[in-house]
Amino acid sequence: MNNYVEHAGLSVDRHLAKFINTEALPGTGVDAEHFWTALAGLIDRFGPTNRALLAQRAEMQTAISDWHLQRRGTPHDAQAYRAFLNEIGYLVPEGPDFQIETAGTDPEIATIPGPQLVVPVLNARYALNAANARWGSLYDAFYGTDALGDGPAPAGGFDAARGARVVARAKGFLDEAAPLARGGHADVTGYRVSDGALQPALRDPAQFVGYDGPAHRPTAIVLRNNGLHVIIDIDPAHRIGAGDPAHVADIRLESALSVIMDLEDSIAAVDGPDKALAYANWLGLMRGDLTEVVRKGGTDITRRLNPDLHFTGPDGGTLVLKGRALMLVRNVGHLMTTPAVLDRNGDEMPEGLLDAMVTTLCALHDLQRADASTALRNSTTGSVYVVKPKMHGPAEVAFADAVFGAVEDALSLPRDTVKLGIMDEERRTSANLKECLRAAKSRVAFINTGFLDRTGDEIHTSMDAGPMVPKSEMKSAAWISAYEDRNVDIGLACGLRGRAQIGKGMWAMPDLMADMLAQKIAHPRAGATCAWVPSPTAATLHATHYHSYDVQSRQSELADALAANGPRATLDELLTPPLALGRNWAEVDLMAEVENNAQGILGYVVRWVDQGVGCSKVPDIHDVGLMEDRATCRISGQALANWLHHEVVSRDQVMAAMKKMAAVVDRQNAGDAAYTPMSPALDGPAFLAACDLVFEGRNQPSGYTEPVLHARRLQHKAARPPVGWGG
Ligand SMILES: CC(=O)SCCNC(=O)CCNC(=O)[C@H](O)C(C)(C)COP(=O)(O)OP(=O)(O)OC[C@H]1O[C@@H](n2cnc3c(N)ncnc32)[C@H](O)[C@@H]1OP(=O)(O)O
Ligand SMILES: O=CC(=O)O
Ligand SMILES: [Mg+2]
Repeated sequence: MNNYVEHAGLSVDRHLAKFINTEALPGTGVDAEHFWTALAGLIDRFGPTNRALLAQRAEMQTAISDWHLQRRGTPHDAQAYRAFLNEIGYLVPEGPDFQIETAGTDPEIATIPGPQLVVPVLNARYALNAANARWGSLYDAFYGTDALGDGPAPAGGFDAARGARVVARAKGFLDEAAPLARGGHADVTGYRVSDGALQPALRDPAQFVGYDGPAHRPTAIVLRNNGLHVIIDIDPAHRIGAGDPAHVADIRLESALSVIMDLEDSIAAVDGPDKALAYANWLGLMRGDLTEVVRKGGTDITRRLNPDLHFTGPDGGTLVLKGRALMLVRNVGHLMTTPAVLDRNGDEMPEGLLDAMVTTLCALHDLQRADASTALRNSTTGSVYVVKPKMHGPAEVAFADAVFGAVEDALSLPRDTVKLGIMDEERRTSANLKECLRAAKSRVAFINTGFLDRTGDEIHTSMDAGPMVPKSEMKSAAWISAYEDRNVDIGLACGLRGRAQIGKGMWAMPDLMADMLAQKIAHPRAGATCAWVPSPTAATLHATHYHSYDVQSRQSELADALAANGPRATLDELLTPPLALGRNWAEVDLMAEVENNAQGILGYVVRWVDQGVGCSKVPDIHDVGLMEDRATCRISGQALANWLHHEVVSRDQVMAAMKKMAAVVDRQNAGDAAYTPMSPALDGPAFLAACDLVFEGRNQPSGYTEPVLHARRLQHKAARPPVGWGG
């Protein structure tokens, strides 16, 4: 059966066409003919440049590899290297100082530092949970994780002793975030509001911003610190509140200020039906009507977007707090084409162009709400937030800027409605960050150090320079601190303060919350206004960091230091490849490193290829569950490809590790009825994909995993079309 229908000379997958024509377009004022003609125009106008930009990536990579090959065995010469990168246009001349001009960003982007959650948009259950993760229970976060430092939550009934430690710790947090004039929150025997002030009094009475219920016996108290709200829930009938001297039932934190609905590295979307599903979830979030039935404790509940929260202000007025995280959408990068739409020549269209057009179209539903104060509104400033990943240098950013300009024209939106989040996650972008910002200076809404992809690109770009340090040592390599510091310094110098986010990367160990609490404070301390977390619980715990650290003051200090002393890191430091020079490999536990990488790749890839799951928690060889997505997979694949290329390990050794770890991964998934074991046959598309990523890793464009994963997933789908696929 032909799965395509024709629109404006394009062949459009029938699921996608149906979704656009019957769900996305109605209510926007854009008619189908106009939409498809505009899409065809976008392909004609931008397709050739897209291809040219990719060809330029490949040419530069070949030149860089040749340069290293010619210098094999000689020490790294930073000056000569920089001159060479200038010559081939990898480094572009830096222009005069400037300030970004982005206007109309929501407060969550412009002025309130806080956690940023990321979620695979294909999973409606998680996506709704993520949008609602604006508010999270601190009691639950401490009780249900290892955050208190004494192991994960116990199975079975309520552990009263643990509960008491949770309450003590949470009230300790209150003492730091909103201290009382006298005594601690644990000593309070009752909160009340008297003459517009909280009793007992706060050290800074202005931190009290609202309450619910009667003033003499409130059911909730709202406090504010560093722009973030904290709600003390009071309920004498509640299991916890009943036993609490002040009847405090919970302490709720404003947690995920923003959330990235991800169409990129955490999902597996390889064709029209997949793309239509992903877009449908984004549309539901933008229309405010996405729902999902979730089974919990034997009962079905319908999960939907939470409404805003209403309180009484100290002066008797109304305080409205947003009930949902500000939603951003991550599009795919410039690399892939998609069979969801074939152009007039029958060729797959660039996937990034399709994402640009469709995700903006879906967001029209949010922009066009009749009443800006309508509940469930996403952007209160009339903006659409698109995160653009994996761009290489200023020309590619300028390209994205032009594409969104054309999309705005096609959808009759004012110029710069679409705000752009620039992932600083490819080496050519880091090295030319100031010019990348200039290329999108009127729409840039964030720069974020996506250190995971960035590490993959670091290995791939310098593949021929020599063997790289083991993955675990990457975080202490010279380039990475230069990368993190330069990102903040350049962001501050280009005026992102008060207009756009300076963001930091993902905490990729979702179960290690005590470690996250200890370590991730480094992000606000570094001057970042947001940093990525993998789950709502992590968002709540990471929020505490923004209470203890005033990022805006920190940014002022850093800006002053920058003005006085110049940038903290040099370009040469950034461009120093993390080579394992003079390493005695016999002293390195090579097989442990190889097996760890193999396990991560296989554990991730088998669910991607066989089940279409784009983000998984996969145990490493020490049994720590790691968040694996395409970026972490890129690192592991490139790390092994690099060691193979430089004969640090042999093909036989790596293959032996792949086979051994395939059996381990099979055992780890034994409880999953939908799982197909890779062993002993080892001839299915999942195992073959993992092998391709390693043994063909050196030949993958920029070391990306997408081409291999898409091809093998399509192979899997062709062999077992899902039920109803043809309908
Ligand atoms: C390099 C990069 O690009 S990083 C960006 C891409 N990465 C991500 O987006 C990570 C997103 N995180 C995830 O997908 C998941 O947290 C995983 C895969 C890491 C772990 O998932 P699981 O093993 O299912 O988590 P776990 O069993 O601990 O928790 C499940 C619960 O947490 C919720 N949850 C977990 N992660 C998220 C999330 N990111 N957003 C919203 N809810 C989430 C689920 O909804 C579920 O709760 P529910 O039963 O009420 O629906
Ligand atoms: O996208 C994030 C990354 O670290 O890569
Ligand atoms: Mg990335």
